[in-house]
Amino acid sequence: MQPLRFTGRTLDVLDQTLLPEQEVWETCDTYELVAEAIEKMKVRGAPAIGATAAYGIAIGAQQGLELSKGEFLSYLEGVCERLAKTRPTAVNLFWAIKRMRGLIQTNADLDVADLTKLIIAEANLIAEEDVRLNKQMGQHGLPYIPENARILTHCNTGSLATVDYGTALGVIRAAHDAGRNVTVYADETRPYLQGARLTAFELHRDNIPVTVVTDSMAGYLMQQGMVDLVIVGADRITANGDAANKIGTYSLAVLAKHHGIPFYVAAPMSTVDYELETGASIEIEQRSADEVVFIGGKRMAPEGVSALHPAFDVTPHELITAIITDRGAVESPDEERMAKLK
Ligand SMILES: CSC[C@@H](O)[C@@H](O)C(=O)COP(=O)(O)O
Repeated sequence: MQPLRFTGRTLDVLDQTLLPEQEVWETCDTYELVAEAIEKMKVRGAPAIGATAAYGIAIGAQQGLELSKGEFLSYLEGVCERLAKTRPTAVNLFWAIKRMRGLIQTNADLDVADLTKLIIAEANLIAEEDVRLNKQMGQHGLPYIPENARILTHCNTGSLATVDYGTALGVIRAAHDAGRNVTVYADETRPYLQGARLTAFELHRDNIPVTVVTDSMAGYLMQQGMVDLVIVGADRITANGDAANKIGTYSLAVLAKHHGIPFYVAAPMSTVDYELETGASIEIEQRSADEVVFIGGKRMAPEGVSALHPAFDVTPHELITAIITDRGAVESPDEERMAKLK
């Protein structure tokens, strides 16, 4: 199930805030609506956010077709700036915008209509590449998924978080497609419940055995010998192999280390940010406390009590058994080994 449909004029986004109860497609015919879809997490997941932003620039270009060349270029810069302000942690967003800006600068001598055609083609290319690279990542991940593996995962890293196929779920999907018997424990992933709502939805639909657990059950499952490996995605991996991912990932990595269980991170190279040396420099998105306090519209904590909502945490590279990318896997990642992937 793909989360995006580019029609040539609009970007239709499957509203993930409504899944699994309702499958509602929202039509974005302006770059503003695309930016809002990212901000409101109608579309989410690092690679999907990157592709959506690229399409946002393509739609923005189409909105500006009547402008003079000079006006068009400065207007496009404003479109890029708006999209860059939507969410701070997933580097794929900035990677996609940088790639689109590069294309615009290199072809700035073209007329507005021809430049717009190139922009649309580049957005389509980013989307196509994502699917291809995810499948490649799946193949690189296969050696780490043994037959009968019982796998714990966090958040949603599947088709819904990418253009298709997925990152960590892509590796699981590749193992399933290769005929391996795998079963998945999906952390519900409080507070946004990407695991319970989206991962369970995707895997169930694809007939990959899935069992939902609360985040707090992970230690128990590991202690009982019920988990063979953990695999998660990432929103940003720094030059030394530290990985930011959905809040709760770090706790899983610590638990996995304690129990001697391998802990894998699967992400495309567009998630690797070589400009940041360590995870300490990653900006962690702070979201509304209401998302913690309310569940399904019902208040769970007394009125007036404060709540925190950091949306991501950083897992230090020492806790990661291997980072699996579309270019191959890096075991025991550190700065030197990560640099070899460049
Ligand atoms: C392929 S997805 C990797 C990550 O983006 C994913 O694990 C995650 O943390 C998504 O967070 P979200 O806040 O739902 O966008």
